[in-house]
Amino acid sequence: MKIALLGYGKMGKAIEAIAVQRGHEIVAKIDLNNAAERENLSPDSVDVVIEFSSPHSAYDNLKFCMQKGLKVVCGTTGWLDKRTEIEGLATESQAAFFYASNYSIGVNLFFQLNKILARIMAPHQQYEIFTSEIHHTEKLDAPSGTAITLAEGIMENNPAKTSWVSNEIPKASEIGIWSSREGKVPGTHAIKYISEVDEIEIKHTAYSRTGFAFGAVLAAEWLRDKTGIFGMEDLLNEKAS
Ligand SMILES: NC(=O)C1=CN([C@@H]2O[C@H](COP(=O)(O)OP(=O)(O)OC[C@H]3O[C@@H](n4cnc5c(N)ncnc54)[C@H](OP(=O)(O)O)[C@@H]3O)[C@@H](O)[C@H]2O)C=CC1
Ligand SMILES: O=C(O)C1=N[C@H](C(=O)O)C[C@H](O)C1
Repeated sequence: MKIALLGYGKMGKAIEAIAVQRGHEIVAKIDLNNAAERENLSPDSVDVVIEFSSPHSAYDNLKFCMQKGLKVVCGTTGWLDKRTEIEGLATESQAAFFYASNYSIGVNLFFQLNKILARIMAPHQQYEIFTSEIHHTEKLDAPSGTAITLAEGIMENNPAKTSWVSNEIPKASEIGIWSSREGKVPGTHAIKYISEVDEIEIKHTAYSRTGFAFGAVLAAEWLRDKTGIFGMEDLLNEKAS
């Protein structure tokens, strides 16, 4: 399969390594230095574009790709206020758009565990909920996209929680997300339920970027023959059935 990498930083390079191992051809590697090469991407020359750029560039890249009718796997975080618009463009132009805040299979299992735990804990209001995420110091956005997805999973399953706040003491109806930036940490997410007498904690620790990159290549392989809007649940549900 012909893959174009839109964004060729830490993730672009990790994705390249996995894609080549799996027999795919990288037909473009685009970063800020050669951003104009984006103009050459077309459905005739590229099967799937994998977009891991920056919170500031993703919307413009995705708009461009959707208008061209390309198939895109996107992992960039911090731009999702414009997600509905991008999904609308994908539908209009019969393109394909696959988004996940985290492509790691382990994190997607952790998302499911988080929802189950939230449902079990919802009647037990003596437990306060704390979420935390730790990432490397080059990360541009906070909270992480993954932490936001985790907070959304709690809100879907606990009616007492209706919004989240970042790095501030939460009100009773809010979930507090605490972000810290340390060294080269690839990504660590935890949820704690704390009462006066005990605590319950679930945690996912990525050891490297390989898990994210593997999931993104898997998503590209899965998307190749599809049009529409998809996420990891679609891919994992199909693989499990
Ligand atoms: N969903 C997931 O599983 C994961 C998501 N991420 C997210 O992916 C994004 C990228 O992460 P990471 O690779 O670590 O970041 P890096 O900063 O290492 O890489 C970003 C790359 O994007 C390039 N870039 C910036 N603007 C443009 C543009 N307009 N056109 C093309 N390329 C551009 C940069 O170019 P240059 O080098 O020239 O500046 C750089 O090559 C982040 O939002 C991060 O949160 C990260 C890991 C997993
Ligand atoms: O920027 C990163 O590195 C990561 N970003 C994603 C996020 O914001 O959740 C996924 C992963 O945790 C690594």
